Amino acid sequence: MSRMSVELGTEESRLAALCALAQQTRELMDAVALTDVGEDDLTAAHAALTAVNERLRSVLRQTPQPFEIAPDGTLRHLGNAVTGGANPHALPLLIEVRDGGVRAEVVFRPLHEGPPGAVHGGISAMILDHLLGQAVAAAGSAGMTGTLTVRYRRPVPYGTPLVATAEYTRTEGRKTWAEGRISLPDGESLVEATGLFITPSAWIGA
Ligand SMILES: CCCCC/C=C\C/C=C\C/C=C\C/C=C\CCCC(=O)SCCNC(=O)CCNC(=O)[C@H](O)C(C)(C)COP(=O)(O)OP(=O)(O)OC[C@H]1O[C@@H](n2cnc3c(N)ncnc32)[C@H](O)[C@@H]1OP(=O)(O)O
Repeated sequence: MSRMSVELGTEESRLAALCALAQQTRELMDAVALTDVGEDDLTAAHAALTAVNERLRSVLRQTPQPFEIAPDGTLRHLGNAVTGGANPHALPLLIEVRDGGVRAEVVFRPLHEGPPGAVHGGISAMILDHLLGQAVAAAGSAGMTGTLTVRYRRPVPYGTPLVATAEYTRTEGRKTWAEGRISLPDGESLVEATGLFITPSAWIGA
């Protein structure tokens, strides 16, 4: 084994530990959102978390984990707010690229509540924004969101397996459009979105 692959393995194992910590943090956030323990337990948990917080903050990066090529050759972004395994805010969404589009299974959690008993509309929009962006990237026209139009057809439940899909629709110069939706497993559409993505002039030196 080369020296480089040993170092890579070491960094990969640290990143795996970071992702495990992020997952534990998600479960902690779920527990905070739902806990009904008494004040003594809340105070004790606060003290324990203060100690953990201080330990983690003793060495801080300036930005989340970056876009990078993983050892298996795929592009990954562990710091991303939707897909990043190292970002506690991320679900994280596991996106499958397939002919003509992208697909992800998603289970929202009580933590994502907006209206009572349903998912916050901004959370649904964020998921669709990302999925549409991934669809245009998969079609070879990666860009930043210019506009996102969302139609909320039915309240989105949490705690239920749902399916999110998106497809590239068309390109004109640096502008690319995509559409997507979040649906029940039987195909009933709950939220639909269309979006315009623009490849920044800075990315292509235009
Ligand atoms: C975030 C992705 C990073 C990707 C990194 C690299 C590789 C990618 C690989 C994989 C990526 C995978 C997944 C991506 C996943 C998720 C996507 C989430 C995306 C976001 O969450 S992203 C955050 C929200 N997003 C912004 O933060 C944008 C802020 N903004 C700007 O950064 C600039 O504003 C920009 C770049 C949009 C344009 O700037 P620019 O200088 O390149 O172009 P310019 O202004 O000349 O406009 C050219 C023509 O677009 C028209 N135009 C411009 N803006 C418009 C708008 N908003 N609506 C309608 N039309 C618009 C003009 O009217 C003109 O039209 P015309 O040619 O017809 O006159």
